[in-house]
Amino acid sequence: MSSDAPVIETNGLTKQYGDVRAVDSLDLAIEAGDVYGFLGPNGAGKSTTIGLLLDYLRPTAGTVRVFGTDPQRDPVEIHNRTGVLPDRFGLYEGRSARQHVSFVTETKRVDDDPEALLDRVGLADAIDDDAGEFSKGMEQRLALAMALVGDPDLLVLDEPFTGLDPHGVRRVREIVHEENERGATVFFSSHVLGQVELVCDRVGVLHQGRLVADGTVDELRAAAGTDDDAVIEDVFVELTDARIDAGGESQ
Ligand SMILES: Nc1ncnc2c1ncn2[C@@H]1O[C@H](COP(=O)(O)OP(=O)(O)OP(=O)(O)O)[C@@H](O)[C@H]1O
Repeated sequence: MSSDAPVIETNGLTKQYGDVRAVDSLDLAIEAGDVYGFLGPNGAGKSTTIGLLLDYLRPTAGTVRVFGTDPQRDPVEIHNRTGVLPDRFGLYEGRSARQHVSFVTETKRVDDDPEALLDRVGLADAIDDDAGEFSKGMEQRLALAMALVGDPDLLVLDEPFTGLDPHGVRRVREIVHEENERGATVFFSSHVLGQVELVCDRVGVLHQGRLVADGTVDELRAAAGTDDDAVIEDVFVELTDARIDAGGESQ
């Protein structure tokens, strides 16, 4: 990939499930060093898009490039350079947090210290505890530690704030900043709109599979016709409500 090519690029990306067009003609360009927030109501197509970026799913039409590579042609190259926090993940009962992180360091063939990573996500006191008995928030922290293994060039985080207490939310925000300072590009989906405003350079709003806005939070305010001091929740509701009122679904 040339240095100025986008880290993530989609053109006309479409995924159809029967009658449902989960992702509809999506054009995205996420540049190196961006922290990009991918927002949308429930069922908008965010997780499907992430699945298409990582070759967990195959598109019905359109193209995807990650680091200039087609995920269908070389998923391993992409996975080696990407840390992923999926929307659904399973942990192994009877295995400790340390064992989970060690599994990823071994798979990625890196020598990161599991203790340091678990400390970073606030699990220092639970390093050798059975991950099968973790609370939702602890599971989320562990999955984030696993995503951070190997200092990935790209972090793809699907709803990273889910299940976290305020300390956890702040920790994730700090980690996103730190990773970005290190040089990582960050792409994350979220419903926690206040947090998005605090961490993102750019935001895309997806609605019924289509990108209805893409830009800085200020640009989105202008597109939505909301006041300069409108919080991002107002902007989001304005951008997605117009379409819901026009006959789309609302959840
Ligand atoms: N395997 C599947 N088979 C059929 N329909 C699916 C499948 N996966 C997703 N969909 C549909 O595609 C649409 C987009 O779903 P997706 O999970 O990508 O949305 P999302 O924006 O991530 O939602 P949420 O915020 O609720 O997680 C929804 O209408 C969903 O019902």
